[in-house]
Amino acid sequence: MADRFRITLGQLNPTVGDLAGNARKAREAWALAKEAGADLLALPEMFITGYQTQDLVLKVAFSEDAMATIEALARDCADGPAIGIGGPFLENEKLYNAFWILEGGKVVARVLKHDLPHKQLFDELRLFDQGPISGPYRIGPLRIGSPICEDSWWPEVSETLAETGAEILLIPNGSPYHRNKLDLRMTHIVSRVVETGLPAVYLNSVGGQDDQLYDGASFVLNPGAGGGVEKVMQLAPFDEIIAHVDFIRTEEGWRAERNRMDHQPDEWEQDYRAMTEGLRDYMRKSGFKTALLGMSGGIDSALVATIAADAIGPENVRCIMLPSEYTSPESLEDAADCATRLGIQIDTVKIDGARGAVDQALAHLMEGTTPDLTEENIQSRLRGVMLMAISNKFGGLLLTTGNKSEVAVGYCTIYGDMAGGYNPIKDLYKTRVFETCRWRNRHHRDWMLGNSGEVIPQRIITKPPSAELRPDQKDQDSLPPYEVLDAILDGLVEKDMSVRELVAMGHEAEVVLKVQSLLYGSEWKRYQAAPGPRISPKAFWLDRRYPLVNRWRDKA
Ligand SMILES: Nc1ncnc2c1ncn2[C@@H]1O[C@H](COP(=O)(O)OP(=O)(O)OC[C@H]2O[C@@H]([n+]3cccc(C(=O)O)c3)[C@H](O)[C@@H]2O)[C@@H](O)[C@H]1O
Ligand SMILES: Nc1ncnc2c1ncn2[C@@H]1O[C@H](COP(=O)(O)OP(=O)(O)OP(=O)(O)O)[C@@H](O)[C@H]1O
Ligand SMILES: NC(=O)CC[C@H](N)C(=O)O
Repeated sequence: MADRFRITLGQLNPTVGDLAGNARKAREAWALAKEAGADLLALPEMFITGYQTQDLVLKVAFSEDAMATIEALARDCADGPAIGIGGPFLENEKLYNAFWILEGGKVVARVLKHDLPHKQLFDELRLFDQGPISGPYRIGPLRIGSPICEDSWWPEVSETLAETGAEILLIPNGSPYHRNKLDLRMTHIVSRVVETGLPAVYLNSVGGQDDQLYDGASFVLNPGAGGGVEKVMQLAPFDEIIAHVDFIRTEEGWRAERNRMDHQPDEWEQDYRAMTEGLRDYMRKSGFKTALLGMSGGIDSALVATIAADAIGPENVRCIMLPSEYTSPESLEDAADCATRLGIQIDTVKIDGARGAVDQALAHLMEGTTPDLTEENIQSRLRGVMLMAISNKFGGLLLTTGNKSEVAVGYCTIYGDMAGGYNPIKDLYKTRVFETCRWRNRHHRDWMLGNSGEVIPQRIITKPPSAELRPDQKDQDSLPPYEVLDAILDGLVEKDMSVRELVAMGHEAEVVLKVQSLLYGSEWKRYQAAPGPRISPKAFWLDRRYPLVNRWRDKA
């Protein structure tokens, strides 16, 4: 019996709904696996459909199409390595999240997912039926157990697989990114290896899907001496990678040979990469080639322009400065300086004429009222009108620029600066915006298509943030200092703390209550906001689903 078994890992980027395209990727990976003499090509969870499909998978015609595509793949790849590929399985009106095993032109096994994730952004209990714990399947000399993603976060499935004869664990995943997620995955999979005494191959997909990012970072663990665990392979995050891992039969059982150990970046680089890939993939997968944004000379639009340059190349980004009478000369200079450093075209479109026309058109209705936020917001909305006109005419995707602190408290104008299709910094608190700009000025990587060096001028980073919608306006006139605001939001949003707990931590009750009121009072605005890449475990959208109408307020 053979003492060596090669698995080709396809850390690849599927597109939701592109069954033919995903199958093509699978075929190409299989051809490489065959060339490398592999016994098995492994592809991630739900690879044939892309992940997450949300309710699309409930459409019977779609699931049937996906199953037929897998069966065709089996027929086309008869003569060579077996394939393990994720996809839906619909039988007797039950729908499963399954891992299909194809060999010799046929489907030879299906593993059904048992633990269906339903917290945070997941809804699998709503979408799928729970499968019974499936046993191992045999490919050549090896019995393989495949817990599917969430199955491997709990002991039961892996323990059962070990008890029923599995010799290794091969875990297909659709595990979405959040900051430092790899550490969390590692703790779970290390536990499974210790409990079962089996080596584990953790294979994750890459790429962006709506607001989610799949960061790959696949790895292989061997059980080590004395109940320990040894990492023998680590793939880079976010890159599409085909890699081969060899298992050899030893006296202790099958063990993976030492393999590549790709560098894992720190959390600032992880987040920056996630925001960049999120924008890049959203554009690519929805058919946009160019993007545009309003460039104010402020830090938020400077960072968004930088991310856009890195994602699609500066030549594909267009910045528009839309000055009003309140726009300072420094803002004009800073916007132009930043665009020049980034190598992005910047145009100017004045909004004062249009603003005068709107004022005049409304004059007979507004007579007797005093100017207030209404007039301020008209400026913001006119910018939205101009930017959307440029988007309509030239086909670019309009980017919005609200950071998580602003998005959390509704500090943005509906149909104004919120006009646009995608917001790369939606999940990045303002205090992190500053640090991210400093990080990007110091670092450049191969995957960044923008210029290296200090692309964001220091003055943009150090000046006090202002919306410049009235004379001498500063964000801090309306909001607590960002350090205080972000600390309170961290408690209320990220940690679900009570007002009392935040006050006990030393925050002023009045300030916490104000932030809470802004947070709950702006749910409706977030409902209408552009999507953006999820980089935290509590991103606005699927991780935190609050009612739009909500009279409850926590008391101090
Ligand atoms: N519950 C609800 N459900 C549905 N709609 C609701 C609503 N409550 C209010 N509304 C609607 O929303 C309107 C109020 O919201 P909105 O029009 O956005 O106006 P509002 O939130 O009052 O003002 C915009 C705020 O964003 C700030 N800001 C910061 C940074 C940049 C910019 C910028 O624009 O560049 C703006 C600006 O200084 C101001 O504090 C109401 O008049 C009403 O039409
Ligand atoms: N004069 C302007 N020209 C072009 N776009 C503008 C202008 N003023 C505002 N905007 C758009 O509206 C967005 C919201 O303004 P906001 O003041 O919140 O952000 P910022 O100016 O980028 O950063 P900061 O908050 O640090 O000043 C800007 O990011 C920009 O896209
Ligand atoms: N697709 C899944 O089952 C993912 C759930 C898993 N807990 C994760 O976030 O990685």
